Amino acid sequence: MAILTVKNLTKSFGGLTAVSNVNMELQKGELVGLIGPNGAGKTTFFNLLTGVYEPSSGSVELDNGEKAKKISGLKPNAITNMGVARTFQNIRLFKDLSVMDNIRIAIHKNVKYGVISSFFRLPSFYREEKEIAEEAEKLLKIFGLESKKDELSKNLPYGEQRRLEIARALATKPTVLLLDEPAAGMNPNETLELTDLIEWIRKEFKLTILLIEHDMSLVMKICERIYVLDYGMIIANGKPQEIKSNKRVIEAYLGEEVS
Ligand SMILES: Nc1ncnc2c1ncn2[C@@H]1O[C@H](COP(=O)(O)OP(=O)(O)OP(=O)(O)O)[C@@H](O)[C@H]1O
Repeated sequence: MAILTVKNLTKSFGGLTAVSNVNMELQKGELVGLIGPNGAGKTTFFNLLTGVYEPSSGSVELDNGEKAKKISGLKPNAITNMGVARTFQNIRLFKDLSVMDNIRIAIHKNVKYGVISSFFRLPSFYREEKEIAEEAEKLLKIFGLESKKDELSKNLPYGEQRRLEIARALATKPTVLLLDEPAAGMNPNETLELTDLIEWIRKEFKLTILLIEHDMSLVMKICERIYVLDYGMIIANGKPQEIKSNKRVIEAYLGEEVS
């Protein structure tokens, strides 16, 4: 079953068409890569999926099992609430908040307090707060950040900030997770650990994952399918082995190694 269906998606900025007539289907539970040379339109595509930009034309539909709903054109918050979460190429944490509070805020978005119970601090309010704290700690543990929970997020080393951003995205309870260059700036060891972690959370949280990544070792190791974007257009879609030897893909990278 396709959980995300993209039809003829296009985004133009003045005379430049950054995303051009893109079609894509993500099946429930798939882990799919989106690759392409610099400036190919990958991040713009994510911005269209998450409501940062409105498409010039085309549509995005999300089907969580009940009925497909159009999400293109909705505000980012609405799309997150429907189950699509993301991370950013340039990390966007709440830098002056603690690690724990970064997660807590994301969980809060999913909790509907009664106004009365929170205003009067009724027992149900404290019960919910306790549950949120427990859930946040569980996530921090998975991401190896439990000992850092009281630190300001801006003080974490780079690799840990990247992990925290993924944990925060998971705290919104997504069905579809979009990762924009999760391994950017990581050393080979951190990248290897992250690769395993992504595969693990996919199964554990029953996610469908689409990831943009320049690190081909990560992409080739965990992606079941790969889409290749070049000048805003999908030029190939297939299994890692097919993509590696695809002539158009090799040409698009102009000698950049796809290994
Ligand atoms: N807000 C904008 N206004 C004008 N042009 C934009 C805007 N956002 C992106 N572009 C242009 O659209 C094209 C695609 O950019 P995009 O950032 O989506 O590529 P990318 O594949 O993510 O690149 P990279 O791998 O370097 O991150 C580029 O030519 C870029 O300059």
